[in-house]
Amino acid sequence: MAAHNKSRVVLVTGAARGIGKGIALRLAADGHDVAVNDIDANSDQLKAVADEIAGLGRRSAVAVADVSDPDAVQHMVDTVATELGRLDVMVANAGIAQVKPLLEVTPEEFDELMSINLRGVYLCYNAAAKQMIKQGDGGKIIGAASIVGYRPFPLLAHYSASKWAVRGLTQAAAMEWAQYGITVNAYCPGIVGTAMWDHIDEKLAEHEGLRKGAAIDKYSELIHLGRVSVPEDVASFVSYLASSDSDYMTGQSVMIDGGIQFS
Ligand SMILES: NC(=O)C1=CN([C@@H]2O[C@H](COP(=O)(O)OP(=O)(O)OC[C@H]3O[C@@H](n4cnc5c(N)ncnc54)[C@H](O)[C@@H]3O)[C@@H](O)[C@H]2O)C=CC1
Ligand SMILES: CC(=O)C(C)=O
Repeated sequence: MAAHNKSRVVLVTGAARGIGKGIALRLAADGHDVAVNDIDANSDQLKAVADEIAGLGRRSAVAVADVSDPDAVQHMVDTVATELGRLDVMVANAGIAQVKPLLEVTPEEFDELMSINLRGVYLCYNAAAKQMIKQGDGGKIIGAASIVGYRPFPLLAHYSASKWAVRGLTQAAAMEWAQYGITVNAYCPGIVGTAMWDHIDEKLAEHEGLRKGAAIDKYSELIHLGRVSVPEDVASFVSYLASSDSDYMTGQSVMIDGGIQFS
């Protein structure tokens, strides 16, 4: 590791699989100690990720918590600070998708999605910032937005709105916490081949009368670089956001989408 990229203590939420797992393993390979979070239902997969981190020679901790629960989020951050000594980088990655025409989205579904994708990010940002302010030497807070936080996809209205809100929260937090040496940025993936896109593909196919796999094929035609993304594409960018190389960047939500959306 280059001298200016010191080893940090990182926490990644939603890290049992997909993009979160990719980020956790990349940051461990970068030389950081990485705590991982997910919900109870995925705790076996989560422990396997922690074992992989240990296999890379880094310390890890497992913090099972629902990011929409304020007490659980506070306990998660306290656990990481106790087990790994501090918290330098928070990656608020956990999220869910629901695919429906806006006219059919119920208030309960709207609240459920926002409780994880927006409230969960707000809770993780705040708990991490308080811990970093207590430590007194800054930190890096990183959130999961999406290209649909710039331009919604059809049938992903409230999901898109949640990611749009993450961009706003990221800008506001960056303004308020710069005085503490904390930078706040977000990544905006495009179409990443994870369980989330398997679900989106299945639901889009139902709504649009397509065969399984046809929706992801259709949306993939938008990708100028010509292939669906993998978690490692996103993790490479998060590696930069977690490193000292990004010290002069804050409040940004950056597209890492193979060239779908051009701002
Ligand atoms: N897959 C894609 O194409 C894109 C994904 N994103 C965002 O990237 C992030 C990761 O997405 P994927 O890895 O694709 O999804 P995924 O569904 O494969 O993984 C998400 C993980 O978050 C966990 N999670 C869900 N609710 C949680 C909660 N309340 N508390 C703690 N953990 C929870 C899940 O158990 C799962 O392990 C999400 O925020 C998603 O919205 C953004 C743009 C594109
Ligand atoms: C899941 C998601 O955010 C996209 C853009 O597909």
